[in-house]
Amino acid sequence: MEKEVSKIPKLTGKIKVPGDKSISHRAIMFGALAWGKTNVKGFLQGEDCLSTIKCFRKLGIKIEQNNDEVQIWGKGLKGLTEPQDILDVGNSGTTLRLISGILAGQNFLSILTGDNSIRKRPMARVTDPLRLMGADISGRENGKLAPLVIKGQNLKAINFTSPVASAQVKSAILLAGLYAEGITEVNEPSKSRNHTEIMLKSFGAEIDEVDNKVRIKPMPNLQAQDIHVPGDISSAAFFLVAGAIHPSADLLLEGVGLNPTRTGIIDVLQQMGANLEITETWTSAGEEVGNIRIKSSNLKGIKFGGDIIPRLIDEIPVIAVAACFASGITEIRDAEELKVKESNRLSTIATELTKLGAKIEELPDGLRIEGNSSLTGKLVESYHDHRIAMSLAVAGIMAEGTTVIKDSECVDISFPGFFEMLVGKLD
Ligand SMILES: O=C(O)C1=C[C@@H](OP(=O)(O)O)[C@@H](O)[C@H](O)C1
Ligand SMILES: C=C(OP(=O)(O)O)C(=O)O
Repeated sequence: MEKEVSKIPKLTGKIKVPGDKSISHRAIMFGALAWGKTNVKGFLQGEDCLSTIKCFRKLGIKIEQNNDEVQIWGKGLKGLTEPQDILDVGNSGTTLRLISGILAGQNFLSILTGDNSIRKRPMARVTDPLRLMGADISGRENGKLAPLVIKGQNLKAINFTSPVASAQVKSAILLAGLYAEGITEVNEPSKSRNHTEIMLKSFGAEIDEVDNKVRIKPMPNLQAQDIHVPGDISSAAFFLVAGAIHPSADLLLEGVGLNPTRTGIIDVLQQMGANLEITETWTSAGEEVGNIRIKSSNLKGIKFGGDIIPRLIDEIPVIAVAACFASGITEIRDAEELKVKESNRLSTIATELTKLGAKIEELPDGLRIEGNSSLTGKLVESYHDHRIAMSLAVAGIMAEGTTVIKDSECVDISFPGFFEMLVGKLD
């Protein structure tokens, strides 16, 4: 489906973005592994999280979903049953990598696959450490690519230093660690999002985090919990950037997750000079949450890289859009992980923004963007990548003429209702 976006006079009002994708996946998974009924509110009804529900239903778990409320009747750590069919994770890397850690410790066989994009994404980063724990996993190119076949085994703990800062890798190993003999330890080069650690602790797991190191003990059982999922800061990011670059904007984003491992976008926008304020904060199930006000801003280009990258990994395409409207140069480094997301996001965002008239150069590990651009609407590709489609829509409300985004339905992966919300703010 093609979506047309054009300039808007004003961007004002209150916004409540849908639930956090990372937390919604984990609520389903950990609820399935706990004893008793887990109630989830604010669940993200995006296709990725619906894929997680489908997989756990195939693993024998009763799950009822009504809009953003979900009930999961968990059957304990050993309560999953052998699926009668292939588990399809759709477009979701988080589902595939985290579920692999869980399935490695079961006493049955599972086969996992996903869409065209998922079957190109690197899986050795989880299959290698899981094999070190004793997992029996095969897959295309010797387990580097899905489909994967996992034959559950008795696992042993490992002390693993991950070459990449990835919450999916860390979480897969920690989940396998729940089933392993001994204490499992994961070290990573920079700290990635810690939703697994926070939520597993609330389910009763013995897990401790010190800087970039996490340790987990095997457990006999986890206890069901009530979980209120905060708004997804990665979805809020599109409105934060839109508000900052639009000349007549004043938006209040309510109930957004502000876990410090996710707030790199706020740090970067503030460094760029954004008129951004956190107006209220509170805590829900160990996660920081708050309201954010963003107003029209005069942004300036900045350079960033290193430890901040995992804290804003999914926001880089829309930060590139912000950089087009800043004064001066923005340089983003150490972001090679973007090459192995739903699309190669360094090249897809650079290619499509260039079509609109942006001055953007792809670097081996990032992007260099010259600001003060004037963009003109064109036909652009989303590459079926939700974050590329939404970033181009934000560029589209600032461009002269009409921007037409191809395969725009992919926004449903993480943000159903995105265009309606954006259009609802257009008056
Ligand atoms: O654990 C998670 O929920 C996620 C971790 C990140 O991926 P990596 O672990 O591959 O960096 C992120 O890009 C993805 O959107 C969600
Ligand atoms: C990379 C993403 O998700 P996943 O890895 O779960 O497909 C994303 O949502 O931007």
